[in-house]
Amino acid sequence: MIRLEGVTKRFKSAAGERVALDAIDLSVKPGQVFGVVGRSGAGKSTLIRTINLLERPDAGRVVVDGQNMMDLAPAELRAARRRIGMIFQHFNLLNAKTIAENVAFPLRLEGRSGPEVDRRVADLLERLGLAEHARKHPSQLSGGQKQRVGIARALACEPHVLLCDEATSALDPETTDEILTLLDQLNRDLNLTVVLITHQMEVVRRVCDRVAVLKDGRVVEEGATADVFLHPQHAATRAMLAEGEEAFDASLAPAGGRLARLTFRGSSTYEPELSRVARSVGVDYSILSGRISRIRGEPYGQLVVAFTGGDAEAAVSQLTARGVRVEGLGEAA
Ligand SMILES: Nc1ncnc2c1ncn2[C@@H]1O[C@H](COP(=O)(O)OP(=O)(O)OP(=O)(O)O)[C@@H](O)[C@H]1O
Repeated sequence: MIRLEGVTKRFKSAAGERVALDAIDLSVKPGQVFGVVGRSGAGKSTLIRTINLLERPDAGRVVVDGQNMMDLAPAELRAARRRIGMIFQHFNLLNAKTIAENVAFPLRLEGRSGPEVDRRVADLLERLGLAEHARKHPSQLSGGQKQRVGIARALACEPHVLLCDEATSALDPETTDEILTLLDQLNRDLNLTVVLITHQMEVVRRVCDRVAVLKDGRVVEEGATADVFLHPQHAATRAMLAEGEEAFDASLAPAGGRLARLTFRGSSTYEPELSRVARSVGVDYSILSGRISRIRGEPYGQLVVAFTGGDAEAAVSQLTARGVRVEGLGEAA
């Protein structure tokens, strides 16, 4: 439903030309929540803005719902954009208008008026828990409430796609959680396709089905969120995931121990597979680092262990046979 093919964008400035997007290929399926992560300057904002052509690529194709956005005449482009909602880091609300007027705004731009608009606005405010704030102005609301108004406005024209430009970056962790839960619900209830850009890996972990990692205007890694998080292939992805995590210290491992990273997914996360296998083959293990969490709702556990005092090979093959992914990390010095 969304396909970027060879999308390239250059910016010229006094300092010279800068390639913000370098032949990007991406494909987002209907109903997916697709995340694009990257550091500052990677090209995330430029990328998301090419989807509704707020930023027109210098080369490539942007196909949404089978239409090449680049081929549309101005009136057609305006109509296509109404089917693509967008929310922003700083909400971009009209401060002089009430909450209800903000939500009604895109409907009025579409030429709609009267009770139909009032009904639609009331429905949206109700759905987003904002009914009691209809007559207030944005300055009277908290950040999370303002973002909910942004979402209500983005949904006014019943879009198929919602673009989220760092939508939670200005919010505290609790409010971020609330907005992510809401996006998750809207994705499921309305089968809304969501594309979000963020520099927060936690956001991707919580809500995205797939993720692309952007670096210097290129996609360096792309895949199902769980695969990318548990088995990152590119150094840029590993570096972003390692932030805030303590790396395991191999020097603490017992000398001669066989180091391995074990990944448990789904229900096996909570099974005592490791101790069963260790008992059955007669090895000992020390846990050097560990984490149990969820990716897009699916539980996973990842442990780095050192096997000692027995047949580590047999332990690895039994764990593998039980569906645990084992990556050898060498021998402790
Ligand atoms: N309008 C513009 N004029 C000139 N250069 C631009 C413009 N917009 C973006 N750039 C440059 O393009 C590159 C990508 O910028 P972009 O804002 O897309 O990155 P980003 O990943 O969203 O970063 P951030 O998280 O800091 O917003 C940067 O080098 C930026 O300076």
